[in-house]
Amino acid sequence: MFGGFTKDLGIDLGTANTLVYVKGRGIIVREPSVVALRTDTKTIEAVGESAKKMIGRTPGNIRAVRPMKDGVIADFDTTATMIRYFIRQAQKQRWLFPRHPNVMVCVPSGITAVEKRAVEDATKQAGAREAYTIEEPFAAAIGADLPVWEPTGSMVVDIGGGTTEVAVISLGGIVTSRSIRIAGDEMDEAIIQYIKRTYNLMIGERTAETLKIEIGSALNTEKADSLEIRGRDLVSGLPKTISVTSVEITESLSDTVSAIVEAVKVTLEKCPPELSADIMDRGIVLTGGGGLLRNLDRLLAKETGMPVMVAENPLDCVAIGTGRALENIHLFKNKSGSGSRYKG
Ligand SMILES: Nc1ncnc2c1ncn2[C@@H]1O[C@H](COP(=O)(O)OP(=O)(O)OP(=O)(O)O)[C@@H](O)[C@H]1O
Repeated sequence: MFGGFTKDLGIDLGTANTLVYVKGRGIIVREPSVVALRTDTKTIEAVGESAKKMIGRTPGNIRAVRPMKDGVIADFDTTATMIRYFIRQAQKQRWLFPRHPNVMVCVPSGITAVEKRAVEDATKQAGAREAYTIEEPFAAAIGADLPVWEPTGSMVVDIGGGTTEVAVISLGGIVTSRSIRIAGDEMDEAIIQYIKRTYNLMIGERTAETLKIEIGSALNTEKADSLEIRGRDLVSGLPKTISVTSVEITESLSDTVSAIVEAVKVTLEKCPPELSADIMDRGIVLTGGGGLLRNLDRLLAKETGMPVMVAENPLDCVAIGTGRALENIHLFKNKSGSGSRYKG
C-alpha cells in the first residue's frame, strides 16, 4: 500500500531550520534555512550550516539570506535552490534514491492559496516528481503522536521561527486554528531592541538567540541567571561587553509571549465544547523550537487552566509528521482541509 512512497521525502521547510525525513531512516538532514548569495555573479556561495555562519559576517559581495520569511517564501528562486540542495543532501545519503522523489512539504495553516502554490512550484522546480503540502500544525500533531484520526479533540501549539500555529484537530482535520506571524524570530528582535534601548548596544540576531535560549523565560522565577554578551556601543562605536540578567530577557519577551498566549486563548474560545472537554483531559501540546522557551508551558497552563506539556522532540515534530503523512498518503488524500496534492 505504501510502496510508491517508501523513498519519498517529507520536508519541514522552516523559517529557521529545514529538516528532511525519510521513512525508515528518520531525519537525515537538519540544517538552517539560509542561503549565501554572491551579489556580483548572482551565484550561490553556500547553503545551510555554512551559510548560517556567514550571517552578519559577509563581505560586500556576499549576502546571507533566509529565503523563507514568516513561514512563507520571500524569495522564490533562492527557496527552490535551497530545496534542491536539501533534496541532494538526502540523495547523497541513500544509494538508489530516486532522482525525482515525491515530496511532502509542510506549510503554515494561515497561508494564502498563492503562497501555497509558490511552495509547491518551488518544490517541483527543485526536482520533485510530485509536490504535496500539509498544514504545519497538522504535521506537528502527527509528529507529536496525537490521535489526529480519532474522534477526539487534540490541541497543538507549534512555535517556530516565523510563525506560531495553534490548532484543534479531530477526525483527521483541523477544526479551528490560528496562525500568527509572531514566534522565535520576533523574540530575538524584541531582545535586540531591548538591549539597544537599555544599553545603547547593538547586538546581532545570533547573540539575541543565544540570550533567549540560555537565559530567556516566559515567567520570572526564583533563580535569576545572567550572561555576558558582546556588541557594538552605539555611542563610541567600539565593541563592548555587558552582563544581562534573565529578569531583563523575560521582560523583553513579555509582549511576544502575550501574543502567543492570546492566540491560544482565542482558539480555545472558538473550540466546540465537546472538543474543549477532550483537550481539558488530554492537555495542550507544545511543539517547535519556541515551545522550549523556559516556563512557557507553566504560563500557558496558568492562563488557560488547561494542562500543557512540551512534546518529546519539539524541534522534530513537524518533520516527523510530514514524513509520516507521506507514509499514510491513502488516509491523507481522503481528508480535505489538512493537506492537498499538486500535479504540475
Ligand atoms: N531552547 C529554546 N528556547 C527558546 N527558543 C528556542 C530554543 N531552541 C530553539 N528555539 C527557537 O526555535 C525557533 C526555531 O524553531 P523551529 O525549528 O521549530 O522553527 P521553523 O520550523 O524553522 O520555523 P517556522 O515553523 O516558523 O517555519 C528559533 O527561533 C529558535 O531560536
